[in-house]
Amino acid sequence: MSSVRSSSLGFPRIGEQREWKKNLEAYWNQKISKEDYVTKQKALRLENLQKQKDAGLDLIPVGDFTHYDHVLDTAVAFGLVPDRFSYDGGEVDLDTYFAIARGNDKAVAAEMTKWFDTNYHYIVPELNGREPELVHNRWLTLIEEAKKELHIVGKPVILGPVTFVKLSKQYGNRSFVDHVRSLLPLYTTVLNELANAGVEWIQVDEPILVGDVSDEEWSIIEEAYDWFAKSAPDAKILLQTYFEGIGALDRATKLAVAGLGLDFVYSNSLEQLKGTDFPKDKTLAAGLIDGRNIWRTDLTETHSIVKEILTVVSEEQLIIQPSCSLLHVPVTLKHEQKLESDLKAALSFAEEKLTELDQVKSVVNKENEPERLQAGKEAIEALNQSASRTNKEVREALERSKKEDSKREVPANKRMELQQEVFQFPSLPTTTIGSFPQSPEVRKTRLQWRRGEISNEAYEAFINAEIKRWIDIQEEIDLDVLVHGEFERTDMVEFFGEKLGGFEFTSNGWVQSYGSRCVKPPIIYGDVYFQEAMTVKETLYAQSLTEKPVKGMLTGPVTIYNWSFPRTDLQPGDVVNQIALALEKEVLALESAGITVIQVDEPALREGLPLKRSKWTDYLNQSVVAFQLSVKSVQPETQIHTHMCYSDFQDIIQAIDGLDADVISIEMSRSHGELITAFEDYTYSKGIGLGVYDIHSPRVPTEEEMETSINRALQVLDQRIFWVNPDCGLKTRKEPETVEALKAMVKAAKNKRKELLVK
Ligand SMILES: Nc1nc2c(c(=O)[nH]1)N[C@@H](CNc1ccc(C(=O)N[C@@H](CCC(=O)N[C@@H](CCC(=O)N[C@@H](CCC(=O)O)C(=O)O)C(=O)O)C(=O)O)cc1)CN2
Ligand code: MET
Ligand SMILES: [Zn+2]
Repeated sequence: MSSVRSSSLGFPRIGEQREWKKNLEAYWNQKISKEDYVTKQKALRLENLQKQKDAGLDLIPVGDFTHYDHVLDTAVAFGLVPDRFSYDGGEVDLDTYFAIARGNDKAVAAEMTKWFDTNYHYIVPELNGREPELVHNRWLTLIEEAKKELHIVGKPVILGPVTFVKLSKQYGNRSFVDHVRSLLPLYTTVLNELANAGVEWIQVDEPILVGDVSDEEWSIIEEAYDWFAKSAPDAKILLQTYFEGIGALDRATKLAVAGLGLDFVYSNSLEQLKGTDFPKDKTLAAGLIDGRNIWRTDLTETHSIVKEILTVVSEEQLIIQPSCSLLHVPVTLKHEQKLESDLKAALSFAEEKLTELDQVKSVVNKENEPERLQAGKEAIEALNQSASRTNKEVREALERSKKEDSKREVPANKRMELQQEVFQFPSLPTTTIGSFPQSPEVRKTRLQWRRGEISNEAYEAFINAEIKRWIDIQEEIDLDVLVHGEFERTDMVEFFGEKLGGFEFTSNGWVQSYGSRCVKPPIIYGDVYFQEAMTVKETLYAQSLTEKPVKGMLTGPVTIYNWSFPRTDLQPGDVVNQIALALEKEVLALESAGITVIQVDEPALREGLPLKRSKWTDYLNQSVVAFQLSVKSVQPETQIHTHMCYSDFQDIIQAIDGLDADVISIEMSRSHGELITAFEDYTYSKGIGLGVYDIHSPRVPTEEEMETSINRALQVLDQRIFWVNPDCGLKTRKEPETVEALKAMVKAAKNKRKELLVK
């Protein structure tokens, strides 16, 4: 009897207790040897595979595990190492690999940016250097390892050539299409070697297909997969997409591949499929379990969807799977002891998602009764009925806000005059983005406090001492607008999640953000409301120590939403505005306590931009309104700052302007200055700081380098609006390098000020 099979697109790398991160950092800090490191990561890699096997998966993804990032893995497999890393062929060694990702004393790191609309960041390949060649078929190595060690015939997961080139930069003299063509023979070798090694399916990811695909892109996709069909006829390619639907599904079904993977959770793929003549000789891999949010699935509904899909394709044509790689959700619920039971019952992390998948599969294949699928539905219904889901006051305030104007009353240019009278800043004022190093001592003390090993008073005294030390350091460096340093915060979103009503937080729900860095996104499960002042105490303490303004520091509504796991029973816009209204109360609390500069960070605004352009306007309008709501009631003299990082901003400059913040700081150095061009044809007239140094690298930039950045910015921005600041917060840096870099930054600003006076 034929049956439906199950598959998955990727598994979290980090391990149940973030072993992956610990191994990496131990190696980087020279606490363990290279052999030791490699052995430990291998154990984790195999454990992850074993878990997926035990969960009953028919097709187990292999090759998604990495030492840092899967896009970088693809680049180095093809020997695409930027020239500045002095590499001359052969398999790229681990230390060169890490140098590309993190920079070293000789060379700056490669750019890092958002992976589609997620909080995962990849390393951007640079294509203007060497000719690509296949220097290591890493997929083959990993497939052989899985076979040898665990008797698993895995499904290799490969980033496809068109998406790979599209995510790269610095094309040099070659066009986009020619870069893809130069890679095709190399991919062919990879595919043939894998087919010869006996793998059945090969998953080739082309997620760019879910965006706005140009004619040129479609043609090269068609050309590439035609090429593979001819040059690697034994390779059974499953062309995988995720995060959205494919606009031109008809066209995609005609590609020369054996299978097509579609996301049924974040798109209307089901409707589209019903309107398509899906070929009888192709496999459909249907993404049915939400791979990027943590809610349990109503499997009765999934079952009905499968039944509908089976009216279009046959059972042997169908594979069921999560909607995307499980990289974006935490590993397991089993260590969550503190969650309220109604909530916990309605959650599902990576391991649980695979169990859910196996349950639907067994019912679809008639090995189990459909009653088996009731539990998830009941858990979600119980959560929906819990009192915490709705708060009448919040709902009323939300409705009122929809009828009011969200903008500040006094226009920006007028506010700028009023503010300059109050603050009397020098030209090119200097500031930082908010956080200072979260030293091991800070983290350790917080852990002790959380475990009840030290008292609230002792913890508070420790945080205050740290604030004071850093206010002194900032005074000494002579920055113009100071910050308290965010020492009391674990993470900028988790912190507010813990303090606002309507959020829950996990003990161990870590998700990789970039490299070894992880985040613990809070869960938005009820209506969001302000409970008590969240940041006033630390900010006021810092302000009491200095005559200079201390910036209040809040995370904005869009970022809190995008970096949390949101409830799905309300419209996103309503949830974001609930957060905005709660934050407004904090903004006003800071202002009435005498804080005159307040920064509301929106680093995630760009990343949440929908993958299809047709959805941009709604998203951007909604985001702008939410931001405005959170700050609209302050006095015109109160200076509102905002901050953004990690993305391409060219596309959204207008929306950024629309936020109507008095000052914005944007990351620029990590992206090697490309943002500048956006201001060549857009007149920006509010305060703006384009980051003058990359904060992700331990490397300390020189005064001259920063002066160069300032000069470059002043070619397109008026000196009267320009601020000097680093790319982003400094929490991941160590103290000595931070102090040194900031000293150099302030010197660079002062040199430039002098020069401007002379002119
Ligand atoms: N949510 C979010 N997304 C973001 C960013 C961000 O800041 N927040 N920034 C951008 C880049 N992403 C980043 C993501 C994470 C980190 C980061 O530093 N993460 C920390 C974890 C932060 C944290 O919550 N730390 C806890 C400590 C938890 C911990 O590890 N405790 C140790 C013990 C502590 C010790 O002894 O060292 C343990 O339990 O074993 C705390 O400070 O309290 C890390 O991975 O190291 C930085 C940037 C984009 N996306
Ligand atoms: N205020 C925050 C910080 O300095 C902004 C970070 S944006 C990822 O860490
Ligand atoms: Zn930032």
